[in-house]
Formats: sequence, structure tokens, C-alpha cells
Amino acid sequence: MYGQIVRDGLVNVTGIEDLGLTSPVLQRTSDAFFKEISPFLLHFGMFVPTIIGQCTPEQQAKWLPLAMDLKIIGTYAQTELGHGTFIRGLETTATYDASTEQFILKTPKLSSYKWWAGGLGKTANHCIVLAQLYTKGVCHGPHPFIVQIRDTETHMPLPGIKVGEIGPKLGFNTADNGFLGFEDFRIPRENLMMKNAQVTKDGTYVKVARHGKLTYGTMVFVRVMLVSDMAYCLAKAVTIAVRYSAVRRQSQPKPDQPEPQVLDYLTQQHKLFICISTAHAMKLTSTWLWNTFTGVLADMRDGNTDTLPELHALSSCLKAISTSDTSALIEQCRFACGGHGYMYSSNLPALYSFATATRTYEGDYTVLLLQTARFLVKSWEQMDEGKPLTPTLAYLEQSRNGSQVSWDDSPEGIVRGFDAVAAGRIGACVKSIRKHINNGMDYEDAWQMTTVQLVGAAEAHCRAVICRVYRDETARLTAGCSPGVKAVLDQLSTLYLLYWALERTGDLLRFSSLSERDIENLQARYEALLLKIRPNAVGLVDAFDFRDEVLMSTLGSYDGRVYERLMEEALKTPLNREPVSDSFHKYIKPMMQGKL
Ligand SMILES: CCCCC/C=C\C/C=C\C/C=C\C/C=C\C/C=C\CCCCC(=O)SCCNC(=O)CCNC(=O)[C@H](O)C(C)(C)COP(=O)(O)OP(=O)(O)OC[C@H]1O[C@@H](n2cnc3c(N)ncnc32)[C@H](O)[C@@H]1OP(=O)(O)O
Ligand SMILES: Cc1cc2nc3c(=O)[nH]c(=O)nc-3n(C[C@H](O)[C@H](O)[C@H](O)COP(=O)(O)OP(=O)(O)OC[C@H]3O[C@@H](n4cnc5c(N)ncnc54)[C@H](O)[C@@H]3O)c2cc1C
Repeated sequence: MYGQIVRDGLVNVTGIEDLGLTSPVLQRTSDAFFKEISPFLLHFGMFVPTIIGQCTPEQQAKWLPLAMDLKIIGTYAQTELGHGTFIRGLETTATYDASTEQFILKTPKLSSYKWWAGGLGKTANHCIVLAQLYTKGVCHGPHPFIVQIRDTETHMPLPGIKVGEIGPKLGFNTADNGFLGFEDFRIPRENLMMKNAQVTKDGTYVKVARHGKLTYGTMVFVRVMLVSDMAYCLAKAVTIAVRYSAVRRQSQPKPDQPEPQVLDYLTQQHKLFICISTAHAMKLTSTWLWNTFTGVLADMRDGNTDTLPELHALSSCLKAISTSDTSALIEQCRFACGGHGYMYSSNLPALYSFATATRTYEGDYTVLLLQTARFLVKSWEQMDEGKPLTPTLAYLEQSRNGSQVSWDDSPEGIVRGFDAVAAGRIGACVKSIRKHINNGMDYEDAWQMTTVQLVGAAEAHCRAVICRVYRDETARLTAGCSPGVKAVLDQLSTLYLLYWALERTGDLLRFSSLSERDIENLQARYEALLLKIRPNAVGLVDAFDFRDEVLMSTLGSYDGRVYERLMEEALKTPLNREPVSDSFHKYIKPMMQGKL
């Protein structure tokens, strides 16, 4: 029964094509059972996908049934105490010994300890370990290995394994993130995951993959999945905050009138409606990204890796922006719920601590935006050489002459405005890099001096992609809908455009003909749109269709019994079991009597 819940809850979200799943599924019924982050998250989130992505068919035939049936429990141990971002800097070594046909895993120093892997501390008995592969005295860089770390009967760590839990964190405290060290620990040669690179019995290294970065495939998969997961988390948070805001009444703006629902305040609508709209934007973008991802997988099956760099650039920036926007907007939902939003029972703190971690793991925000920027600058240079642009960068062509785009305040015009901002910012980065080089800097230093602008350019590119996809997909998907549904979903996507246009007036003034008058118009349209959305706000969050058991919130349940639920939860706290707690007799009373 338990295994079934773990499988149904987690497998259904992994969306791995090879498992017969065709899209990243948004809802997660397992939340209702586990309540907190599951220690099995990495098993289905990364261990299984890595077996699928990095193993030969023979290796898959051995490991996949064991993993899918939970006969073994795995995790993904890449990050070390000393290195997370810089994968080439990992220090754990796997040295091939041809005499025994084994790899010897070694943790050379403290900074080489594996650190962070979810479920590693107490739950997993196997893990995927990224280690520098040495054979015949040559280092071939980081490679993935399957390693058994605990006895499957006793669960004791195997001899040569040092494993433990890393301690309390801001969140994820039920995920038993762990550390792991190896003392000349031997594994069979066949435990090298050999889809992309192999070591023959005599120790010859054979590169199979056509692209050097296919070892990083699991990370690309998880980054793609995270965009969808952020839509899910944000939809939960805003469901809680909007329902609560419809129940909560506060202040008296007009004398002799009842206290209004806080949802009637324009500032509250400003805080919350962008969250509804962003959840839709991310859901549609994540499905679009998933389709791009599966297209690239199909290309690679045909031996073509040309589309991989664009996928890496897209998945990097969308992972960075979706996780960053979601953490900020969940925090905004908490602010929107006042003091009660700070209660653990509102579920907003748990949602926030989950979302804010995603901004760091699976590639830090800045680092990933700089990866995208690398692709953008390369593309600009290729355009200068007259080479064709990839589909998501087609907009650069219109901006190559550097002239300002004329401002057009229709939704499509605003999308073109975001294109112009992205193109302008990328162009400015190229100019800056070239200027530094002309002044005598080498390329790396010139790049370094431009990184603040490069992060901004990658963000602008990502925002332009989201705006275009959100607008196009909304139009496509609502084509057959009733006029009412079409109108409301159009309002939501327009809100996203207006919100970000107002957030980015500086850029739009710089790269388009936007005027002060245009900004006033944008502001007025934005405010009017908030009022139009208000009557549908509760219906829109109900439409996310979360069961109370999944939402797990005193503030956000469907029946709106907010105060009753808060009191019920308060009465459950252990401190309320006795009218007087022991600490009074032990410490407080003696202190009051001057005896302490
Ligand atoms: C109640 C229970 C329910 C619980 C919930 C249940 C389920 C969850 C459901 C949904 C969630 C959805 C999915 C998630 C599932 C599970 C995951 C959950 C938790 C995960 C926990 C976190 C796990 C981790 O964090 S694992 C560790 C991740 N680590 C990183 O990401 C490291 C980041 N670093 C890098 O990626 C790279 O090293 C780099 C910084 C990008 C690049 O390094 P660098 O040295 O500078 O460059 P390099 O020489 O390596 O590259 C040069 C060249 O290669 C190109 N490149 C780089 N990376 C890639 C790539 N991945 N693909 C393609 N190409 C790549 C790069 O652009 C350069 O190209 P060029 O030279 O410019 O042409
Ligand atoms: C909750 C959680 C769960 C995790 N689970 C796992 C797991 O299961 N398995 C696993 O292997 N790992 C896991 N990790 C580790 C995670 O992947 C790394 O923490 C993450 O990739 C960031 O790397 P880092 O910690 O080395 O940060 P660092 O790279 O040290 O970053 C520190 C700062 O330096 C900046 N920085 C670093 N490099 C550059 C650069 N080149 N240019 C500009 N700025 C730079 C960053 O932007 C950041 O501000 C987990 C982490 C967390 C928080």
C-alpha cells in the first residue's frame, strides 16, 4: 500500500516519456499522504530518470525493475562539500582496476564528501555517484556510477562507506539530505552508467555520446520538470491567499459601512492576481518546454544533438526565473494573509521553504542565467556572421540595426516590446564585452565584467519567451472555448503583460518609443483590469481544483472556516495538553521566587 502511494504520487509527476507518460503532470495526490517532502523524492525524481537516461538497455533491464518496485531505494549524489556548481571541480575519484575489473571509489579529503543528496542520510540503500573517472592513469572527467551503500537486509552502511544526515535546514527537513564518503570502496565495472561512455574490461575508455554534456541529462530533465512544479506550488499558494482574502475583513475605508473583504482592496488584488496569472503562464510555458524537451530527445535518438544547446539555454533560464518568481510570489501570498499567513498551519511557510530551495538546487539562479547568456551572446555573434538563428531567438533579427522599436500597446505589441528589450540588452552585453576586449582585456575578464548585465539580458530573454508563449498558447487553447472563458483567460494573460511592462518601464523607455503618456495608459489599464478580474478571483482559484487534503491549509480550505480551523489546530498543539506546563514548576516559579 505504502509503496503504491509512493509510486502513484511520484511516478505520475516525473513524466518520463519512456514510462509511457506524455506531459509533466501538475497535480500531486501524494502530498495529501506525506504532508511534508518525501525522502523518496530523489528516488523517483532523479535516481530512476538517471537510470533511464544514462544506462545501456542491459543496465536498465537490471536496475529499472528493482528501482520501480522499490526493491532498492536510490538517490543522486553529485554535489560535494566543496563543489556544487562547478561539476568539473568534483573531487571524488573512481579509479579503474583492470586486475579485478572494479572501480575504486575514494573521497580524498573533507571537501570531497558528497553533501546534500535527498534521502541519502537515512533512507537510501543505493545512490548515483558522480565521480572523476580515472583509467590507465588518465582522468576523463565526472561520470555517473550506481553504488550500493547499505545492506538491503540490515540497512547498515557497507564497509568503506561513511554516511549520515547533514542536519536541520530552512526547509526540506523530512528529506534526510545526507553526506557520503568512500574509503577505497570497490564497485563492479558494470556499475559505471555506460550509455554515454564505457570502460572495457582492459580499462580502455570509449566515448559513445556525440555531445560532451549528455552526462548532465538528468539535470536538464529536472529543470524542465521544476517549471511545471513551480506552477503547481504557486497555484496552491494563491488558492490559499485568495480564499482567505475573501473571508478576511479588515478596516473601514468609508464611515458607516461594514468592513470590506480584504480582496476588495486594489493593493490586495495587485498582490494576488499576478500570482493567478503567473501560475497559468508557468503551466503553459512548462508544457511548451516539455514539448521542446521531448523534441530534442527525439532528435538525439536520430543522432542529432544540434538542438541541445537551445534546450539547455531555455531550460536554464526558465528554471531560474520560474523558481525565483515563485518564491517571491509565494512570499507575497504570505504577506497577503497578514499574521495568519505566518502560521505553519496556513501551509504558506512550507510552500515557501520548498520553493526557495528550488532557486538554488539543480543549478543556482545566477549560474543558470549566465549559461543562457552564453548561448545568447554566441547567437548574436553568429547572427553577425550571417548564420541562421534558432527559433526562440528569431526576434534578434528585427533588432539588429539597433533602432528603437515603436511602442504599440496592444498585447501583441507589448510582446514585441519585450523582444526589443531582450534584443537591446543582449546587444548591450556584446558591446560591453567587445569594448573591454578592445581596451586590452582577455575574453574571460571582459565576460566577467559584463556578468551583471548578462544576468539581466538572460532574464529579459526569458521574460520575452514566457510572454510570447503565454499569449500564443492562451489564444490557441481557448479557440474553441465559450466567450466567457476566453475573455477571462485573455484578461489573465493581458494582466501578465501589463504587470511586467510596468515593472520594466526603464528598459522599455530605453529600447522602444514608450512615452510618459504610454506609461500612464498602461497603469490605468492595469488598474481597470484588476477590477474586472475581481468577481472571478475565487472561481479562478477554485478552478485549480485542489482538494483540501492536498492544500493542507487552515486559511485556504474550500469551506472558508478559517477561524474555526485556526482554533482547532491551536488546540492540538502539545503545549495546550496541560493547563500548566512543567517548565513553570521547574524554572519559572523558582525564578520568580529568586531561587534561580
Ligand atoms: C510529498 C512528497 C512529494 C514530493 C514531491 C514529489 C515529487 C517532486 C515532483 C516534481 C518535481 C519535479 C521534478 C523534480 C524531481 C525531483 C527533484 C527534486 C529535488 C531535487 C533536489 C536537488 C537535486 C540537485 O540539486 S542535484 C545537483 C544539481 N547540480 C547542478 O545543477 C550543478 C549546476 N552546474 C551545472 O549544471 C554546470 O556545471 C554548469 C555550471 C551549467 C556549467 O559548468 P561549466 O564548468 O562552466 O561549463 P562546462 O564546461 O561544464 O560546459 C561548457 C559547455 O557545455 C554546455 N553545457 C553545460 N551544461 C549543459 C547541459 N546540461 N546540457 C547541455 N549543454 C550544457 C555549456 O553551455 C557550454 O557550452 P558552450 O561551450 O558555450 O557551447
Ligand atoms: C534543498 C537542497 C537539496 C539538494 N539536493 C541535492 C541532491 O539531492 N543531490 C545533489 O547532488 N545536490 C543537491 N543539492 C545541492 C545543489 O544542487 C547545490 O547547492 C546547487 O547546485 C548550488 O551549488 P553550490 O551549493 O555549490 O553553490 P555555489 O556555487 O557555491 O554558489 C554560491 C554563490 O556563488 C555564486 N556563483 C557560483 N559560481 C558562480 C559563477 N560561475 N559565476 C557567478 N556566480 C557564481 C552563486 O550564484 C551563489 O550566489 C541540494 C541543495 C539544496 C539546497
